[in-house]
Amino acid sequence: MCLFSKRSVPTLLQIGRKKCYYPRKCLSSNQQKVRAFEEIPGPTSLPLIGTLHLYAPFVGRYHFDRLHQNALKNYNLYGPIIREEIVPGEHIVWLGDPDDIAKMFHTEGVYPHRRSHLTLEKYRLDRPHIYNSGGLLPTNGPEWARMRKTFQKGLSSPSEAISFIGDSNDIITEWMDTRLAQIYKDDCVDFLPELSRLFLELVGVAAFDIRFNSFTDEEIQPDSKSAKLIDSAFVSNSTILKTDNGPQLWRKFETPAYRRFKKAQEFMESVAIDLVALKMSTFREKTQNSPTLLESYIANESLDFKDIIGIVCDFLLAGMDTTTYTSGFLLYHLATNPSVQEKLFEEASRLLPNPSNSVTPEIYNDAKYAKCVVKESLRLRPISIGVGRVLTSDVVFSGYNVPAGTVVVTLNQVLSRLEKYFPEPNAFKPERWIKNDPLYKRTHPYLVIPFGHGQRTCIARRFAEQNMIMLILRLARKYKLSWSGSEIDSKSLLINKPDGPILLKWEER
Ligand code: HEM
Repeated sequence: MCLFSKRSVPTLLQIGRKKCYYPRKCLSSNQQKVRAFEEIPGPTSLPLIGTLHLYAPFVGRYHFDRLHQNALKNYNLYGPIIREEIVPGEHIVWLGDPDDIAKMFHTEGVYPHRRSHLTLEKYRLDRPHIYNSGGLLPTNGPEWARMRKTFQKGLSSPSEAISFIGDSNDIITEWMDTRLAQIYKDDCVDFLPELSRLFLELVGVAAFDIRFNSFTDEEIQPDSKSAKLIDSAFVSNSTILKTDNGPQLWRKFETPAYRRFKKAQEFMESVAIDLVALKMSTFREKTQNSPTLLESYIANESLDFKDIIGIVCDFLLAGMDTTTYTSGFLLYHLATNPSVQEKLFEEASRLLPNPSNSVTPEIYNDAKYAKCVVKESLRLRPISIGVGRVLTSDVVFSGYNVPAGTVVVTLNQVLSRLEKYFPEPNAFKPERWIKNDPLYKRTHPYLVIPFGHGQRTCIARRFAEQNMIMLILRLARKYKLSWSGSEIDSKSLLINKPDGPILLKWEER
């Protein structure tokens, strides 16, 4: 059975009791003398410019848009813990030992602190007439906990995610019958924009209870509302990494990157305001149907209009590109691994006797191989280099003291491709997640955590997984895929994007 459906990471309680996933190793490291923070190895930082010179175009050994390649170089050069000072005075500690990663989550406390989406926070705090806070993504502390507790109701658990299955089915069917049917014969079409339309609809119906109709001829046009929304999410996500790192001049004046970000956010926000206001004006609390997610937010007296605008924009920002890019990688892996595709087809044919059948909750629960296919794709192509936290207390990692307030980032994208953890690490083998399969090997639970972990884990993990699993079941049932592009790697924006077009050949079965 696949580990995917289970809670594959020990609970904080278990970790707390054992203190460490490999207790013997921790015992010996506890007995060693703790070394100073300054002794952590890493690239040399120069006065005034930190390690920025190492990122210089053409001559630098690192590239801001290839974080996984930089991280692998550092891991090989310096070992499993690395200290880097990209901007003088601002340290990042990279964690490449899974026991240290477990410890990072174990010590994160009741308010896990993440330092990200800084421009989003500024943008929203500058507009108190529209937002109550920076929103879920950048906010920390008790205000984050208040929002998280409220907004995850109706979305986060597997049983709550199942409530979206009917809408998701309808949208996937419509996408296959319209967009896919129109373009599948042309193997020169990049599939990524088509996936963006699909995931705009899937996220949109969950966040706003409406369809953007982005598969229609009208909405395909570049100046349509849906095209502009997709673009706004892309522009925002791709400026955030640059503005989060570096000297943050945007705090003093509007840099070109901040201006692009602001314009994109203004558009997203205007759509959100219109749609939520419309929903509120027609909302009747007592209906016979069970409330949708948005209705439950509107009915919740602890939330106001401004809270809701913040969260629906967060969903668009965090939900569309993540699932689009992950599905792009997923289709790439399927198209380049015909034997995996055949096994998936066998499962899909058993579960969906007719290609036009819908995926029901029972079928979804039974789609064991499809779940392992998604998990394996996320091992090879996680959405980010790892998970970041700001330490809320001093912690000893790999024998070094790391003080409270330091930004630490895990190196899961590197670790999940190391031979010492995964035999044939670059091969796409969903069987490695199937218990009783000869390829199955028990792995450290903190090596593959594409949705993060702990209380701050992705709020929509189950919903996202469900949509991707449904999509590949439906596609594999109807089509045989092959790859007509060149090899792809990932490019680090805020999240990892395929660095080339998703070019597929589709053959109807
Ligand atoms: C393949 C799809 C996705 C992946 C791999 C993914 C991954 C992640 C990761 C790694 C985090 C940070 C977790 C942590 O810090 O421990 C996160 C947070 C978040 N994700 Fe996702 N995500 C995906 C899809 C979605 C979707 C579809 C939505 C919304 C509809 C969403 C909304 C969010 C939000 C709002 C947060 C911030 C949660 C918080 O700080 O409390 N994500 N996601």
